[in-house]
Amino acid sequence: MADRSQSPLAAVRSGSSRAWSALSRNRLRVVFLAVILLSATAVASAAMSDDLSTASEETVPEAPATENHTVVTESGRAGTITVYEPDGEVAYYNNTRTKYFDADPVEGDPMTIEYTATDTIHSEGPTCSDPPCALNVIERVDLEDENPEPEVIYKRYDHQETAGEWHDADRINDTHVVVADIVADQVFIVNTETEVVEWLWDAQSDFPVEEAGPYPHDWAHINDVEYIDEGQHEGRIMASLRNQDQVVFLDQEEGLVENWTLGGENEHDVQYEQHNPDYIPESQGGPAIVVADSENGRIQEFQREDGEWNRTWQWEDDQIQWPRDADRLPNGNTLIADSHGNRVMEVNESGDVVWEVPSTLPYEAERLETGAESEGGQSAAELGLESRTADGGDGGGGSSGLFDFDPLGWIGDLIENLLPHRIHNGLLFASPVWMGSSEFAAVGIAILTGLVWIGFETRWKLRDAGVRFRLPVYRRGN
Ligand SMILES: O=[N+]([O-])c1ccc(OS(=O)(=O)O)cc1
Repeated sequence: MADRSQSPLAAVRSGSSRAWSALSRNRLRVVFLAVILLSATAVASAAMSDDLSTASEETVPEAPATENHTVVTESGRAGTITVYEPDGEVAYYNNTRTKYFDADPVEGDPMTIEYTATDTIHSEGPTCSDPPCALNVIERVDLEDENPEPEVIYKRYDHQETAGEWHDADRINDTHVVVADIVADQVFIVNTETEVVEWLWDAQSDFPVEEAGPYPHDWAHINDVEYIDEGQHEGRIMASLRNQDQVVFLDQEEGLVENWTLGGENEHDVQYEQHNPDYIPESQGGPAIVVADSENGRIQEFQREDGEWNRTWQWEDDQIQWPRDADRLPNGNTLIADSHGNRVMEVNESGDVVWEVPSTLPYEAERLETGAESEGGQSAAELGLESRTADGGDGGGGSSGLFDFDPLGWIGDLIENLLPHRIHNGLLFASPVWMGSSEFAAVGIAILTGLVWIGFETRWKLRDAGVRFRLPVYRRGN
């Protein structure tokens, strides 16, 4: 029916404005759809072009040749332990356990390794179902056996799975090991033959539960222990409290050794949620500590001078992201597990990468014939190591030239620089290995575009139904 109240001119005007509005709506819809499709294409092509996988022995990448055997463990996306021959071929691979953590050669028998690993238990064991719990093990494998089979040296069920692992154990002698117990926030020495725990330090003795991580779920996160067998700290234990940002020295008689602690709660310019500190004794140019400063994305070393810890070396490049292990080798090089940089690499005394193997989420790397961790290495001060700092937070996604400008990489780098390190690393930890800053930017753009689109469609629907919104503040006469 014709609208008799409208003049013919007004009718033509309103008809053409409706047609114009429909056209501009459709144009906007095409733009929204194109942005979402472009973002999806960028993500899909990253997923298809990255074939890095350690999920099976067949897919583990080979390494370049080097002088000795190398062990790489992973926990997270895949739980794996891989041993490389000096020629770079895979000598041993296992992914039976859910997660693998610190691995060390056995003293005097470098082709036998011991490591900590965790199984996520859903239906077996003491009432493990929902939420699941964990079985923590210390295992040993003789790599020279024809069919190397892990042997469980010591094990314990724990009632929680998240932050329920043992990330490190260090052998003291043939019968005793010291264990970093994340679940209980304790360090204990156990006789693995009698299974009697003979010494125990509880972090609550020296640190308030009101600070650091959430108590009781993941308070101190003690992720590393080292028994010191020579020098002024002989018989003491060095332990890493990740969530307190501190490395402490423990005396078996006296407890926490005052004034030797490296770092402080939230003193993130010293170190930020560190992993795998190694003690270098006086006989090798110490006392020094080489440590993966994980959330700051660098490896660093501190030297004990005049009663304090002074930074004497640091190493970082544009790719390094959440490193979790660094060992000083007898040749002066440093072996690094760069967890979100997806690589294990060795840097020489000038700071150049001289050996590198890809890995989806390495936790720890060991050169078997060079002693446990940094046992055979000299301090940075003794070696006169050159520090290396990154040029900028490129993160691999940006570009330098005008013509190869990569907008997604640029936005990704911007997001990476704006996000707190912990959030960014948490996102990387939870996502597939091919997700980097550019892919996060693409997903973010697609989600944002989708939300704006939904907003527009809702507005159009309401407007068509005659519903109008007005700002709560407006000019009179409007
Ligand atoms: O695999 N996990 O369950 C796991 C890995 C790493 C981790 O954090 S880390 O800082 O101790 O490496 C916590 C849990």
